[in-house]
Amino acid sequence: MTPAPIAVALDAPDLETAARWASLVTPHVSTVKVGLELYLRYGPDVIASVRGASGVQVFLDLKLHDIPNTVAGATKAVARLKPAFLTVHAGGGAAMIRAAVEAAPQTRIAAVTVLTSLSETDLAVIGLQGPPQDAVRRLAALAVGAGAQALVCSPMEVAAVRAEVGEGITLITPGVRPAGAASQDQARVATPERALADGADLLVIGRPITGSADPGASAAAIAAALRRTSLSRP
Ligand SMILES: O=c1ccn([C@@H]2O[C@H](COP(=O)(O)O)[C@@H](O)[C@H]2O)c(=O)[nH]1
Repeated sequence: MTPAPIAVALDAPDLETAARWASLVTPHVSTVKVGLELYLRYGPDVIASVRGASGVQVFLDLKLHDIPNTVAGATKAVARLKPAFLTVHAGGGAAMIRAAVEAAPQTRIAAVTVLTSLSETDLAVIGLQGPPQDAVRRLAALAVGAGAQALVCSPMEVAAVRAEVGEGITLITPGVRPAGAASQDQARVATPERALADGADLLVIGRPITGSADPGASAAAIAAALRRTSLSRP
């Protein structure tokens, strides 16, 4: 069976736990995601540990955000690990995004538009008035114009982003919660089924899977639900 378009966020306290989660979920999902917690604690070796024998696709979520020269250097440094995706913050501007794209021709640079943990009220406090969708669309267009091949947005905006950037750009959505699951620190959330139906290509799901008693079974259940949804679509 084809693995579901899910990136499981391996936000684990230690490498053994992350590698165990990765081996439990990889029969069911296409991707595992390494973020700041794991990478800053263990460094580049973490990639081989979670990739394991399965060779699953790795998404390196470092959210780089600095001047273009520094981001280019950092991108080159991690490109040798061959992640399928590397994140940068779209708010770093066009020159910074372009620097990352040019530094890693084999890696898809994914620009994070507006963090899914931020609500409309949070955005107003940092000077971004109006619906989050407005800022997300603006940053999405800027990032694609600068060469980003993928975008990170909330599932609540994914349809609007797709309309803005068209086909051919990979849309990645964190802030995904199965029906009834707690949103925790995520502010802009939707279900996996909704995210996929609205045009997401890859769903990032962490704690609803890794915080469950059986991460393998939870990943399999979400993957099966997504399969049913796509089969029922005309
Ligand atoms: O806007 C963003 C960008 C990245 N993330 C990351 O995704 C996962 C989500 O984990 P959950 O446990 O499913 O909430 C996490 O690693 C974040 O760093 C995001 O949530 N929002």
